[in-house]
Amino acid sequence: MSALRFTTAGESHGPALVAVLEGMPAGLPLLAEHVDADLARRQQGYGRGRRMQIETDRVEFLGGVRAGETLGGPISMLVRNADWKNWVDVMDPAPRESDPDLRRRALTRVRPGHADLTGVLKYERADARDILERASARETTMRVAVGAVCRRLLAELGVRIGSHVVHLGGIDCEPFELPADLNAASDASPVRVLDSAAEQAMIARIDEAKRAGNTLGGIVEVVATGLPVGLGSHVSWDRKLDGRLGQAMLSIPAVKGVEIGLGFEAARRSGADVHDEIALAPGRERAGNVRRLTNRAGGLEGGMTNGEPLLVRVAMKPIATLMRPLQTIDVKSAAPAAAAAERSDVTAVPAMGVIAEAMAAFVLAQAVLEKFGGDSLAELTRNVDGYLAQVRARLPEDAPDAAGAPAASDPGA
Ligand SMILES: Cc1cc2nc3c(=O)[nH]c(=O)nc-3n(C[C@H](O)[C@H](O)[C@H](O)COP(=O)(O)O)c2cc1C
Ligand SMILES: C=C(O[C@@H]1CC(C(=O)O)=C[C@@H](OP(=O)(O)O)[C@H]1O)C(=O)O
Repeated sequence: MSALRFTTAGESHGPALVAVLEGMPAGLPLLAEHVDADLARRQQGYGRGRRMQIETDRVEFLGGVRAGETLGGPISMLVRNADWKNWVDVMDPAPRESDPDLRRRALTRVRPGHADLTGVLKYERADARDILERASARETTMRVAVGAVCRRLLAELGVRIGSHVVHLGGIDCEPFELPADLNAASDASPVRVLDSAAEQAMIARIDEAKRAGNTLGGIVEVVATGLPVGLGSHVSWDRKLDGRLGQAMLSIPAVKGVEIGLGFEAARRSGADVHDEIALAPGRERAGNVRRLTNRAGGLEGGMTNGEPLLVRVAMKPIATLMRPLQTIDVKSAAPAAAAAERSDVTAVPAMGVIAEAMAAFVLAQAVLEKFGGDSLAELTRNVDGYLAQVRARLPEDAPDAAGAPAASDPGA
């Protein structure tokens, strides 16, 4: 059993969503506003549909938190769906077979690219609403709530996680220096991009796609700094941190690819242009007083953090619901049909960054708790400090620096 685990429940148009996060130590300072800040960030982004204007996501703690601190038990969180008031009859848990509204809102013209068709076949449902209510990325609200709690734990250890959009709808962001406060910079942009020329082009592309009844995907990059060397392990397949990050990211709706560091580009280069050379670096305690002269590995070697920033890129496909619908079948009549075109997003790539941050925070918090344990935050911190002292003693702090070596932030360097 993992040291830290969570599950979520709730339908997109039901009364509320819930999450239970189990394994957080006691004594972690935690306020609703810590979670609400990330929930609000997830709701931002140019190109989202009307649903995001209806919702104002706010967490309610149902258990596990008292007087602003975690208690060490399961943390139970609830976020209400404001839109539920428009779906009370349709989503009623009691049977209402004769209700005309229920039939009117049935979805039978299954959408290519969504879970609709395979879901109705597999779960023996007549109405794809029974599938989409749970397949909907509304569920990522609770992942972000869970991620916000994990982020609080990681912050206590000096770990920070941010993200930004590097591609949207065919437009690339130019290479840049990452700012010290990545989220302060990316959250200030309507598409969470650091390059203002690309930002304008992306907004124009989203407007164009909307006019055409089309949708767009893109790529986000997650960056985690301050990680101690040695989270994860090389010894077994299911303890490798790159594998665990990959699973977590690919579980997000619409994610179709994950890259660590150079990712696919590494396969195209020779070894001399891929592997990061190593130098002594006095004072870099968390990395064991060493550094990589480049960071093409994206902070992971052998399934373990190496003390450099973690760089994970996530590719999101375009939204499945098109206002100019694709060809499909009606599962009720078995006739050819145009796919259902309900209210929908044109793109959700900016939100994807926030969701991917949350999944990274969960996996990293899990790795931290597996390595260091502790029933209280104080115990965890003592264990981390003891480990860092051990690592620091291996390569002395007063060793000479590798003079003139470049900084290790750009994965493409
Ligand atoms: C934040 C976010 C918002 C999304 N919004 C929509 C949407 O409005 N309409 C839609 O059809 N799909 C939307 N999707 C994508 C679907 O949830 C996803 O494509 C579907 O669940 C099928 O899963 P798959 O793409 O992983 O195969 C969204 C995904 C995310 C992450
Ligand atoms: C509700 C959210 O995203 C939804 C994800 C989604 C889908 O099919 O994945 C479809 C849309 O739902 P609706 O039909 O209610 O507009 C999005 O709005 C959210 O992100 O909170």
